[in-house]
This record gives sequence, structure tokens and C-alpha cells, in this order.
Amino acid sequence: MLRLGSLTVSDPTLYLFIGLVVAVLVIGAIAAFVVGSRGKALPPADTVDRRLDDLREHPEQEPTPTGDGLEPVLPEPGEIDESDTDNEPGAVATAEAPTAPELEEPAPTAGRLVRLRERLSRSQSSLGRGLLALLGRDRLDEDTWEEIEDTLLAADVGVAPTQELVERLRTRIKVEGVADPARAKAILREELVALVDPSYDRAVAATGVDGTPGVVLVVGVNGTGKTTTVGRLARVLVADGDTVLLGAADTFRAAAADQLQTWGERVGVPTVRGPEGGDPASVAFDAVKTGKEGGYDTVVVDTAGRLHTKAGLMDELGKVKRVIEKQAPVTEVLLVIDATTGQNGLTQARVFAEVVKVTGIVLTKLDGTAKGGIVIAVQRELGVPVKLVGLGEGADDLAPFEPEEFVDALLS
Ligand SMILES: Nc1nc2c(ncn2[C@@H]2O[C@H](COP(=O)(O)OP(=O)(O)OP(=O)(O)O)[C@@H](O)[C@H]2O)c(=O)[nH]1
Repeated sequence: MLRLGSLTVSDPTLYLFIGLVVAVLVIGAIAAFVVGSRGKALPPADTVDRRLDDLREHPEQEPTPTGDGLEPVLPEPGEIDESDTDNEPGAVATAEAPTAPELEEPAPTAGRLVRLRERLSRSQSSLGRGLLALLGRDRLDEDTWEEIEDTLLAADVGVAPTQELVERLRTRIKVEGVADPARAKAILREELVALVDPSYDRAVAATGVDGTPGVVLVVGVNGTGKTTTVGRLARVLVADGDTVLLGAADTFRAAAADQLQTWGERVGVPTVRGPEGGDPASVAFDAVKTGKEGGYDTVVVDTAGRLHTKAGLMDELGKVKRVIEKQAPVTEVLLVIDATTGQNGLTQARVFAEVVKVTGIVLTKLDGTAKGGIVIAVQRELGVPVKLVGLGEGADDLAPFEPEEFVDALLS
């Protein structure tokens, strides 16, 4: 018998009571343990499957000991197997990749060329400045005209266009009896605009026919800014409201496809790529096929531009164009030329024009030269218009070419 205050409990009842309390405590402890271990976040089933697949594919990888031992072991960036599906022919690298950056909104294309004026006017040796100083002299004698000619030649305008321009300036200034520098400048402007030729259609033919996408093939020597141009062109087209797909047919340079994919991802444009060193034509084919099936407005295809032999280049670009045209007509062939390479650029232009029918020129790095005359020379050389110009290293530094804006920039 136990006495608790005024309560008296008999022995058997006390033992029963203690037994019940112990049982409740034991059951409670077991329940807490079970619930606790269930409550730990398990990786989702697909993560586990992925991990198992990973281990099957890379048995050499030791499972990394982590908290519960079930977290996925993901390869480090450098360990990613180059032969994974992203690099198989025709693999589409979409912008939904987990690492895809936030989408950028490309700047509108109108008025971009105005920036050229700012850049050229910083240059002390600009073509326009030199010409205006000469034309502003009191007496335009033979020596001065020769200097004008030399200035134009030094600015890469080319021999024939230079002679034409000088002839026309001489005649007009004589006939009109021009003494006023402002009038001389106006005449120079008119004649330069005429030489650049405003009558060309400079729109990039990016629209397809009969429900197929427009196909823009971008060619040129490596290092001229070809891949950059493809990326920037995608932004221009996106800014204009088009749906765009990129084809990384420059399989020669290891990083070119990555570079292109990054450009695309920034504006939500997918890239079709193939294995490094693979057949460029097969990537181009897959890109246009994917573009056609996916209902894209435009497919822009980057190509490799090794200047090995002309025959090799001809074979490669010829094949690329032929296989693309099994899917859809190529609507534009843009030749990329580095404006800073002068005569070299013209030589390249000649070679490419013999290999493929170029329909438009992109002059990159115009910001890096005071010799804007290359615009005139290269158009003359190929008989096709400059359609786009590169004005810097920025993402939206590719401008639609406009003759009047360009001449105004030269003369500012
Ligand atoms: N200043 C300036 N730099 C440019 C312009 N366009 C391209 N570049 C730079 O030129 C360099 C070469 O450009 P890429 O696009 O890699 O050249 P690529 O012709 O594709 O060369 P590969 O990929 O080797 O075939 C890069 O550093 C670009 O940023 C431009 O208009 N102005």
C-alpha cells in the first residue's frame, strides 16, 4: 500500500499504472524515430535514377559521401563527357538549359549607325576630315587634287572609284565655281553617297518562301568576326520579331559552337550543333531540317572559313549549300570581311565570291579603322552591297548599313 497525500493506492494498481506509463513512453519513442527518419528529404526518384545512370556510365566515380549518401554526384563542368547528346549531329541545344542566363532584350536596330559617327569622329585621321581640309584650301591646284587622290587611296577607296570621285569633284567644283567650303562639303557628301550607291537593296533576305525558313549562310575567313556576326544577327532578327535557329557548321574550331550557343542562349535562340571536327554539311542540313520542321522564320548557319586551298573551300561551302538546298533555298549568303585588313580583305572577298554566290557583305571592325573607304572598294569588287557593319565588341554593335548615315559619319 502506497500513500500519496490523501490518496491511497494499492500495490497491484500502482504497478499497472507504472507499466502503462512505460509502455506509452516506449511507443512514443519508436513513433518519433520512424517519423523522423521519413521526414528527411530524399532525393526525387529521377535524381536517384540519374545518379544510378551516372554510376553505371562512370563506374570509376566513387560515390561522394554526403549527409544521407543519396545525393546525386554531378560531374564538374570540365568533366562533362564531350560525346554526350548535346554534341551529337543535329543535337539542338535549347535555351532552357539549367545554366541558361536570363533572356536579354536586344536593342532596336534603327539608328545604330549613328554610333559610327561618334566612333569615327574620335579618330584624328578620318577620311572625311582629311578631304575637307584639302577641299577647304583657297586654291585647288594640281598638287591639292593629287593629295585628295592620295587621301582616298590611303583610305582604301580603291583606284577606280578614287579616280571617278576626283573627276566628278573637279568638274563640279569648276563648273559651279565653288569657293565656299560649306558648298564644297555638300558636293563631296553628294558624290560620296553616289559612290556608296543608295540604290542597292540592303535588307538581309531572312524570310523563306513556301513555308520554309529563310536560310542565311555566313561565310568568311576565320577571325574576321564571323561567329560574332551570326550571334549578333540572331539578335537583330529577334529584335525584329523573328523566330531564329542557329546552325553551328563551323566544326573546325573547337570553341565556335559553344560561342554560338552562348550567343543564342542570351536571346532564347536554340543552336543545332555537331561533333567537333564533324561534317559541316551534315550540321547545316540538320539545322535547316530542324528549322523547317519547327516552323522557324530564319536559320542562320555559321561556317568554317579556313583559307586552305580554293578547291577545298569550294568543296566545303559548295557541299554545305547543296545539302541545305535539299531542305530549303539559301536566301542570303553573307560574306564577313574585317575592315581593318584593307587589301587583304579584298583578296579574301575575291576568293569567296568565286566559290559561292555572295549576296551581301558584312564589314566588321569598322570602329577599328579610320579608312571607311573599304565599303566602296569591296562593293565595287563584288558588285554586291554592304548590308551590315560591325561597330564594336558589344552585343548590339552590328548595324544595318545606310549610305547617307555612313557618309555623314565619315564627314563629321
Ligand atoms: N572592335 C570590333 N571587334 C569585333 C567586331 N566584330 C567582331 N569582333 C571581334 O573579333 C574577334 C573575332 O571574332 P569571331 O567571331 O570569333 O571570329 P570568327 O570569324 O568567327 O573566327 P573563328 O571563330 O575563328 O572562325 C572577337 O574578339 C570579336 O569580339 C567589331 O565590329 N568590332
